[in-house]
Amino acid sequence: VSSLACVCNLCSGIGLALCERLLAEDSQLRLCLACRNMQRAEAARSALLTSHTDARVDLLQLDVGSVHSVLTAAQEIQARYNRIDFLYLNAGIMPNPQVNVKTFFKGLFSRNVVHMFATAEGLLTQQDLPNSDGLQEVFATNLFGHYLLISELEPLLCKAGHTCRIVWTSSSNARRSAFSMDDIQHRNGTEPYSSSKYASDMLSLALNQHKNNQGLFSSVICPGLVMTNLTYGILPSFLWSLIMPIMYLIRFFTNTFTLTPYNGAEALHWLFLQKPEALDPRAKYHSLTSGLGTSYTHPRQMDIDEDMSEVLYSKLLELEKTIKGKLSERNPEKEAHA
Ligand SMILES: NC(=O)C1=CN([C@@H]2O[C@H](COP(=O)(O)OP(=O)(O)OC[C@H]3O[C@@H](n4cnc5c(N)ncnc54)[C@H](OP(=O)(O)O)[C@@H]3O)[C@@H](O)[C@H]2O)C=CC1
Ligand SMILES: CC(C)CCC[C@@H](C)[C@H]1CC[C@H]2C3=C(CC[C@]12C)[C@@]1(C)CCC(=O)[C@@H](C)[C@@H]1CC3
Repeated sequence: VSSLACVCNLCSGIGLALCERLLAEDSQLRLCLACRNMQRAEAARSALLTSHTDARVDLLQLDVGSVHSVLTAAQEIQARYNRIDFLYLNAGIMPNPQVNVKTFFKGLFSRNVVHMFATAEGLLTQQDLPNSDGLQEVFATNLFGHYLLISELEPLLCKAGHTCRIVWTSSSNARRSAFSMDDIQHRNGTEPYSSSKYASDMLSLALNQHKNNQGLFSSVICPGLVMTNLTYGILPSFLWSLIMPIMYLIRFFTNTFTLTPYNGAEALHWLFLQKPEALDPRAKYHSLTSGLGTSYTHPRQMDIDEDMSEVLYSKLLELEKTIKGKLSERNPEKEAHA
């Protein structure tokens, strides 16, 4: 029986490279591409079918940043499939990024220069706003939408006698000090991206604690610094073009500059080939690339603890109830028919 993998956000960047790599690994794999923009999804599907003519590639409309869209997509998935083997949670946004140029030049001449290039710690801030569900957009897209999808798909993911794998595209930019349990949506800070990625690391651990006995296994990866639409949004394109040769040079000092989406998808591909029971729930699996361009995967322990993960998990459950309650108040008829 061929496996079914569902990938969220594959129209470009790391998600699309992952799909290419998965189909090259297993031509029998059935892929479901979940994207918000169906035109781009069609284009991605055509590109995949050009190199893998016999592949089975389905499309699904999903805006992970919208509660309504997630609930509708989850219903559609349950109507279409009777199991999911891999669920890749890859959608991620970083709106209005600002580089702190002063900190960058200070860091350049400090002992922490390699760490700075690997994690961008203290370098990047973002401006975030509430969306139409009243949730902070970064939190909603990078974390809560994915959480809700898992929760809605639970009957499909946790089936007796079946193992399902969830893989989060996190980041080495995830940092404990950017996250506050009193403000899980990061309404009051300037590092919503870092906060949301740290939250996804903790949620993955909590999912393992709660669901491993039901056959669900969750892992997190960091793709390294990859040139995609997300990173092109950080600096003007002429500046990226100027510093590109320097980026390839920096790779001799930090293996985290994977740079191409293919290299960035290394850890996602590697995890596809592993037995879930052999993986460490506290490790983040990093895609790394050597100065000479060889890619490999390396696990690093995450700075997370079980108690905090547990509290976050219960806060997300609470928020899910509140949000669903509000939705049914708005659409009592729809709820009655659901
Ligand atoms: N690039 C990097 O250096 C790093 C990236 N990451 C993570 O990797 C993941 C993939 O990023 P990357 O490939 O770089 O990103 P890209 O910017 O190339 O791709 C972003 C994709 O996300 C989709 N997307 C955005 N918002 C939503 C939404 N609400 N619902 C559905 N799809 C959405 C976009 O769809 P549309 O086409 O409709 O806009 C687009 O296809 C992200 O989680 C990111 O945080 C982590 C570390 C480093
Ligand atoms: C001359 C310029 C002022 C040079 C600025 C360089 C920075 C723009 C980059 C240095 C480290 C980079 C980095 C990321 C973005 C671009 C930098 C800040 C990420 C935050 C991108 C998204 C991620 O998730 C991280 C893993 C990246 C870490 C490194």
